[in-house]
Formats: sequence, structure tokens, C-alpha cells
Amino acid sequence: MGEEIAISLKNVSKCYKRYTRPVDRLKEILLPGKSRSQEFWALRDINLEISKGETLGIIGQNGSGKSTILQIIAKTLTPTTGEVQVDGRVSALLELGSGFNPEFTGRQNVFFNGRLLGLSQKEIEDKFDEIARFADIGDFIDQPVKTYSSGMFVRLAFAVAVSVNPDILIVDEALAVGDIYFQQKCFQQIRQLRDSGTTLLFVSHDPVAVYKLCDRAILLESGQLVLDGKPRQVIDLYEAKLLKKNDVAPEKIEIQMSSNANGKKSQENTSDLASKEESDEIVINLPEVSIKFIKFFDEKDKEIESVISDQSMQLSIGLLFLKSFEDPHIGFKIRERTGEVVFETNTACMGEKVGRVNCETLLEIRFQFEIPIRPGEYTITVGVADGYLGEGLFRQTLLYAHNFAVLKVLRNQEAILWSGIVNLYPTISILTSNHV
Ligand SMILES: Nc1ncnc2c1ncn2[C@@H]1O[C@H](COP(=O)(O)OP(=O)(O)OP(=O)(O)O)[C@@H](O)[C@H]1O
Repeated sequence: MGEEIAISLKNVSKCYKRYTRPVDRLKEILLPGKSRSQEFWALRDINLEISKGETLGIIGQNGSGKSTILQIIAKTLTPTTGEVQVDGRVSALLELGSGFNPEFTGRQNVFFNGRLLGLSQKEIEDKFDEIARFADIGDFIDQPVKTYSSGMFVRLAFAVAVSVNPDILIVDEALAVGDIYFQQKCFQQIRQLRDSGTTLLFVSHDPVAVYKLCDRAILLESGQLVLDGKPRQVIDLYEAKLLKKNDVAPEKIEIQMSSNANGKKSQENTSDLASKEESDEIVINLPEVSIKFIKFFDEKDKEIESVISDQSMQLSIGLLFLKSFEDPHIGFKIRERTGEVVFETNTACMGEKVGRVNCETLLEIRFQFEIPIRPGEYTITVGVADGYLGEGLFRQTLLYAHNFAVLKVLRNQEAILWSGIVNLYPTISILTSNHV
């Protein structure tokens, strides 16, 4: 699997015309010859190949071009320049409402859309009950869709989109609309399609959804493809860039890919971050702040390689400051291998202050905590920022090293048998009384 190409974009760009005032658009139509618009490039020179069966997450800030790229692949939008090739039946859940006629009932829309997606009347009749069951909107199926809530809308749209057994499924943020039960149902359905070989393109602002569903991700920034890699790397870079954006003094900070596993750093600029190896992690830092070590200790200050579930431990972070800082704060994040955050905090959020650090200081900070989590491998991310502004915000990020170390949590042989993410240490009371 993976060699046959489902979607290919070659040098794809999309330019929109933008008008300062709506009247300018009218003037341009009535008085052709003089352009009253400005060009706006929503996508610039995108090159992308997606193999059959691949699951691609598309990440980017608002306005970065995510929907535009999906619409171009779904052929509801034509690119200004470049070449697009799509091999297979595409089913797209784009903007809420697209593809449905508001005056038609749900039932009529199912038939209408089913035909658009290439099913015969008979095929839709055969699938109709299954679609209605999945959408689960009761009698509303025979009401005009203009009377639907956004949740009902997306239920029906999703049910239709997945029922046609598409070769390529495109989902744009649609899952954020439904309730949690429906979302789970959708995820399950998407997973089933994925496992049966459907190519999936998925836009979401929820990193966890991308971690869980996708085996590859791309990051778009102002219409350009900035990184194509593993979901974890792409999300880390996205989050690093968000952090940088919020900084008051972001200009000096560097974003790099770093091979933490062997300590080798490749000082690359984000502008030429092409497709990256899985071991590369995103590090952002000022040159004057670096991590010297990360160590684990037990509660008796003995250094340990791994920790037993339910026990106490200490995380020790050694930082070298080659410049003085007035109000530095240090934080850590523990993540599961899948990328899901188990816990994170920092000195500011804990109501602590490190105080001023002088130039050429080696600072060691130790966090003590319990580890009531299931056995497995977790990663440690370290962050350092200066100038606490409240509400978890800082004046400037000094360092952010994703997945810098691995923490192994071993099974506690004395613990009860349990499953899940966190041990709640349950106890039992059994109360009996005579029932009269
Ligand atoms: N019809 C249009 N005319 C002019 N500009 C447009 C048009 N459609 C989109 N744009 C602009 O193109 C850029 C990319 O839009 P797009 O909807 O693809 O972004 P996005 O990444 O999906 O954003 P969001 O996360 O907010 O949905 C935005 O700046 C948007 O304002």
C-alpha cells in the first residue's frame, strides 16, 4: 500500500480577487477595463501527493488555505494555476450546508446527494434506512432541511457522505458540530473506512483528532505548505508557531528540527523544513537558553530510569542561561506516545517564582508528583518563558522542546487490575439492609 497515488497537486495556486468596497465589484462589471480589485493568493505553489489509503490531516491557522485546498481537491473550486489529479470517487463534507438544498426535505436531499455522488436510485433506496439510522434525526428526515439545527444538518450530511463507500473522503471540521456521542460514532465510521482502504483528508483544529486519525499531516501557513510529516511533528510546529505569534518579542526566537534521540541538532530554518524523519522533534529556543539535562529521581533522591505506576517521582530539568532574565518560568508536559497530553503545568501556574537568573547560570528545577497513570512510555516536553502576564500567558517564550525525554512507567504489581488513563484509586463500600 502507499505507492498508488490517489491525489496529486502540482504547483497549485489559487488567487482570489478582493475588493475594498462591495461597490467596486459592481463598477468592475459595469465598467470593464479598469481593475478595482486586489489579488489575494489563498494558496501558493502547493505540491502534494497523497497515496491511496493514506490519512492526511491538514493543519493551519484561520485563513491559511485549508478549506481552499479541500475545495480544489473536491473540484468545487478550480485552481488559478497548477494541475490537480484525483483518482477515485470523492465524498466531501465541506462547509456546513454545501450540497444540500434548504427547501428539500432530508429524504429528498439524501436522494439528490446520493445521485450526485454517483449512486443509482436503487442503490440509494437500499441504503436509505441505514443512512437515516446513522443520522438519527427522527421525523425531521421528512422536514425541509432549512428547519434543521446545525447538529442535525451535519448528522445527515455525514451519513450520506460515508454511505457511498467513497474512495476518498474529505472532512472539513464537520465533526466539531455534533455532540460527543455523534462525534464518536463518526470517528468509528471514519476509522472503518480508513481500515478498508479509503483515502482520508481531514481538517481539524483539534490536534488530538489529527493524532488519532491521521498517519501524515501538512501544515499550511498563508497559503504555503510549511511542513509535511508525521502528525506529531506537524502539530508541534503548529503549536510552536502559535506560541511565537503570541510573544511580545518573538523576533529572536528560532524554530528548529532537532533529533533529540541522539542529541544531534540540525539548525534548520522552518522555511526549508521539507518532509522530515519521525525522530526529528520541534525545538524553539533563544540561543541563550538551552536544556543541559533531564533526569528522573525517586522520592528519596535516587536517580531512576523508569518509575512504577502510582509512585511518587521527581522530574529534574537542568537549564543553562547565557543571558539574565527577570522572571523566567519553567513548565513540563507529559504526553502519551499518541500525542495526547496527560498533564502539564509550570511554575507560574503553580503560583511559584524562580526569581531573576543571571547570565551563565545553570539552573536545576525539580517537580515532585505522583504518577497514577497506566504503564507505558510517555514523553516529556519542556518549556521556558519569561515575564508572566497571567492567564497562562508569558511575555516571551525562551525555549520549547517537544518530547525531549522519554519516561517509562512500569506496572505496579501491587495495584488492583484496572484499565483507562488514570488510576482513581477506587475503594468499595457495600451496604446491605433488610428489604421489607
Ligand atoms: N471567495 C473568496 N474571495 C476572497 N478571499 C477568499 C475567498 N475565499 C477564501 N478567501 C480567503 O482565502 C484565505 C484562505 O481561506 P480558507 O477558507 O481556505 O482558509 P482556512 O484555512 O480554511 O480558514 P479557517 O480555518 O478560518 O476555515 C483566507 O484569507 C480567506 O479570507
